[in-house]
Amino acid sequence: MKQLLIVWHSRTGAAQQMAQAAARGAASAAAALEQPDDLRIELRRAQDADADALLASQGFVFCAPENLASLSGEMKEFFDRNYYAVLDRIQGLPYAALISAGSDGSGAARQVERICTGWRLTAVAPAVIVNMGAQTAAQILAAKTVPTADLVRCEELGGLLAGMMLMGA
Ligand SMILES: Cc1cc2nc3c(=O)[nH]c(=O)nc-3n(C[C@H](O)[C@H](O)[C@H](O)COP(=O)(O)O)c2cc1C
Repeated sequence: MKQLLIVWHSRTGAAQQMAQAAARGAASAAAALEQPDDLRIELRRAQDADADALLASQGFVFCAPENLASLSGEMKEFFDRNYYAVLDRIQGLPYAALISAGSDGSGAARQVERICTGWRLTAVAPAVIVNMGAQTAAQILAAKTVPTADLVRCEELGGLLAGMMLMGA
C-alpha cells in the first residue's frame, strides 16, 4: 500500500477544489490500473499536516494560493515547520504542485519548486496554475468556483502522479 499525501491551503475555496480534484484523479488512476486498494489518498489541510504524514507517504501534491507573489502564509508555515524534520528522509519521491491565483501564480510555483528541490523530490510535471481572474478586492475576497476545465487539469496531474507511484516509476 502506497500513500499519496495531498497538502492544501485555501482561503476562498479554489485551491481546496483543486486539491479535491487531484484526489479524484488519483483515485481514478488507481482504479484504471486495477489497483484501487494499493493507493491510500490522504488529504490534509496545511495546518494539520506534519512530519509523520510526510514520512508515511510515497508521493505528494502541494496545493495553495499565491498571496503577495509568494505562497500563502499557512502553506509556507507548513513547509517551515516540517522542512528540516524530513530533510534527507523523503528524497527521490515524486510530487506535483497546484497553485490557485488571481492573475499570476508564478512566484508561488517557483517557491514550491525551490523548496521541493531542497528536499530533492522529483516533479512529475510543471506546476498547474489556475488563474481565477480575480484582481479587484471584491473579486479576491469572493468565494471561488474553479471552472471544470481547470479541475480536469488538476485531476490529470493527480492521476499522473498516482500512476507513477503505483508503477514504481
Ligand atoms: C492577500 C492576498 C494576496 C494575493 N496576492 C496575489 C498575487 O500576488 N498574485 C496572484 O495571482 N493572486 C493573488 N491573490 C489572489 C488569490 O491568489 C486568488 O484569489 C486565489 O484564487 C485564491 O485561492 P483560494 O480560493 O484557494 O484561497 C491574492 C489574494 C490575497 C487574499
